[in-house]
Amino acid sequence: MTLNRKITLLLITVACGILAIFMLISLYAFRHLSIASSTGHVQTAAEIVRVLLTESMINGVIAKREQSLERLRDIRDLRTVRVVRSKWVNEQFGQGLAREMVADEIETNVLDNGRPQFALREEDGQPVFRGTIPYVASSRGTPNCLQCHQVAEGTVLGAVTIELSLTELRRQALYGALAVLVAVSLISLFAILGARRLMLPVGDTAAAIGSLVQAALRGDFKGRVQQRTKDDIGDIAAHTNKLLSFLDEGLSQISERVAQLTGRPPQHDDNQLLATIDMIDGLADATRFKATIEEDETKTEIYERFGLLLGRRFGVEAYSIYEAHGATQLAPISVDGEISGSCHWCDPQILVRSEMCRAKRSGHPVDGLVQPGICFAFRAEGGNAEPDPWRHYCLPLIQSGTVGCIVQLVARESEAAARLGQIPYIQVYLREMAPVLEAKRLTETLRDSSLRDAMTDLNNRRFLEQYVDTLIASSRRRNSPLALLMIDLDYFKMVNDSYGHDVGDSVLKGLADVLKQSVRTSDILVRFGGEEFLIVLQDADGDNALMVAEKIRARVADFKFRIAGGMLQKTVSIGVAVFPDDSETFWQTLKYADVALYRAKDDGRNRVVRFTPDMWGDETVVY
Ligand SMILES: Nc1nc2c(ncn2[C@@H]2O[C@H](COP(=O)(O)OP(=O)(O)OP(=O)(O)O)[C@@H](O)[C@H]2O)c(=O)[nH]1
Repeated sequence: MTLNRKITLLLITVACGILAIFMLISLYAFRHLSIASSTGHVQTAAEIVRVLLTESMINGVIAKREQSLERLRDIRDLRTVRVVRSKWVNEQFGQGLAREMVADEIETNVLDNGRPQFALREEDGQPVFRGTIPYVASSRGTPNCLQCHQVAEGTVLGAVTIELSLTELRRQALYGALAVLVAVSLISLFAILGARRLMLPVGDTAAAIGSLVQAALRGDFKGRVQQRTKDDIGDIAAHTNKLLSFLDEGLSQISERVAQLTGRPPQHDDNQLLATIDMIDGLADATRFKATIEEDETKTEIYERFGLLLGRRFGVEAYSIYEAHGATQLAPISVDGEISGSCHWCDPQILVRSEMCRAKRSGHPVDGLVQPGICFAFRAEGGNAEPDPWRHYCLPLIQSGTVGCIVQLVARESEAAARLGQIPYIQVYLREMAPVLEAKRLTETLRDSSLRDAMTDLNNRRFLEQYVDTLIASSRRRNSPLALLMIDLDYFKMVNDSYGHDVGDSVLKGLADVLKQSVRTSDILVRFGGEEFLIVLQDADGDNALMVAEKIRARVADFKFRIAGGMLQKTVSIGVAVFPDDSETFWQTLKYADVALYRAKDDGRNRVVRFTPDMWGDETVVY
C-alpha cells in the first residue's frame, strides 16, 4: 500500500472517530441541556401557578382557578399543568376539584416528602419532560401562605405537575448537530484532500526513487527523479539526482578506462556495474597471472599455465598455441592441453611454411567465428558438413615487433558468440603474457648462446658441464649406458697451414654437419675443443658405439669438403669409452675415450679405438 493511501486511510479513520465522538458529546449535551432548561422552565411555570393561585385567593376568585390554569395550557409545548391539594388544604377548605385529587405515585411522594421530582420519558416516540413541584407553606413575604392556611410553616400545601413536550427542542438540536456534522465532515474532507495533495509529491517521489534504484541495480544510472516541489521532498529528489549523476559519470569513466585496458567496448545490454566489476576482476586476475608467470622458469611453463587458464577460467578445451621459430617456421607448443602436441587444428604445412597462417602473416587477429573459412589453413574434422561445425579465432602475440606466437581458440559454431565475448578478456592475459614471454625468450637465447658454439652451432663444453647431471640421472634411471665418442680431425694443422684459417673453419663446419647427420636427435653433439668433438650416444653399449663410430669415420673419410678452388678430403680418429661399463664416473669415462683417441692417433689415425683398461697408464698415452 502506498504511503499516500495509508495517510488517506488514517485521516479518514481520524475524521470518522472525531465525528463519532462529536455526535456522542452532542447527544449527551443535548440531553443534559434539555433536562436543565426544562427543569428551569418547569420551576418557573410552577412559580407562576403559585402566584396565580395566591392572587386568586386574595382576590376571592379562587373558584375560577381552573380557567386560569386552562390558559396556561395553551402555551406551546406545555402539555399538562395540574395542581393537586394536600390533605391539610382539604381539611381546611374541603375537597377541591376532581382534577386536584392525587393522581399518581410521584405526586404522593412529593406531597409526602416536599421534594420536587423531575423525569424525562418517551411517549409515542416523543420526548416529554415532567416536573412535580411541591408548594410548601411559608411566612415569607406579603401576602404569604400562612395568612390564609392554618398550618405550620413548612407544611406541604400541594404540588403542581407540569409536563413539557421536548419534540421541537429535540428537532432543533438534531438539526443543529446535523449542521455541525456536515460542517465537520466537509472540513475533514477538505483536510484529507489537502493532505493527499501535500502527500502526493512524497508518494510520487518515493515511487520514482524506488524505480530508479531498481534500474540502478540493473546497472542503469541514467534515470532522474522529477523535482515536484521546493520543499524537503524536492531536496530529496535533487540530492538523489545529484547522486545518480555522480554514480553515472564515475561508472562511465571507470568502465571506459577499463574498456580501454581490456579492449572490450561496453555493451548496451550489459549491466554496466556488473560488467565493470567483471572487467576489473578480469584485470586483477590478469595481473596476478602475470606475477605468477614472471616466476616461471621456462616459456613452456608459461604456455602450460596459459593453457590451464584457458580451460579453467574460460572453459576453452580446444585450442592451439604455436610459437614462431625463425622467419618461416611454427612449432606447436600446446595443443588441446597437450604440451608439444601435434598440429591438430591446422594444416601441418604451416609448421614449415608459416606464411600459410593468416595470423602469422598479417599480425592481426583472424576471426573465423564470425567469418568461417577466412583462413585456409584451418582444418577441423567434418568441416562444414558437421551439424555444429568447428570455428576458430586466432590471436597473434607480437614480440619485439614480430609475431612471436599465435593462440588459436577453437569452438563449435553454437558457442561462437560466447567465445567472441571472452576474447577481449583473453587478450588482456595475452597482453600481460607478451613481455614476460619476451623476457624469457631473451634469457633462453642468451643462455643458449653461452652454451653453444657459434661457428658449428653445436653444444659447447659448458653445456656438457651443465647437462651432465641430467644425462647421468637419466642413464641410471633407465639403466642404460652412455657411449662417449671422442673425435679428432687428423692432421688438421696442415689445413690451416696450407689453406689458411678460413678454410680450416669451413672444414670444421662441414665436419659438424656430417656428425649431425650421423647420429640421432636424442644423441648429444659437443664441440669439445678446437678440432675435437664429443658425441654422447644414449642407450648405446660398446658394440653399438663402435658401429656408429665406424660409420662416422667412414663417412668423414668419404666426405669431400668444399674449399676455394676444389675439394678436400680428411679423416678422423675416434676413441670410444662406455659409461658406466668403463668407469663409474662420467668424467673418468671421458678421459678413457680421450685415451682411446690418442691410441687411435698413435696407431696411424683414421681409425676407431675402443678403450681397454690396459691403455690407462700406458706410457705412450699423452693426455
Ligand atoms: N681453422 C681453425 N683451426 C683450429 C681451430 N681450433 C683449433 N685449430 C687448429 O687445429 C690444429 C690442431 O693441431 P694439432 O692438435 O697439432 O693436431 P693435428 O694437426 O690435427 O694432428 P693430429 O691431431 O695429431 O692428427 C691447430 O693448428 C689449431 O690451431 C679453429 O677453430 N679453426
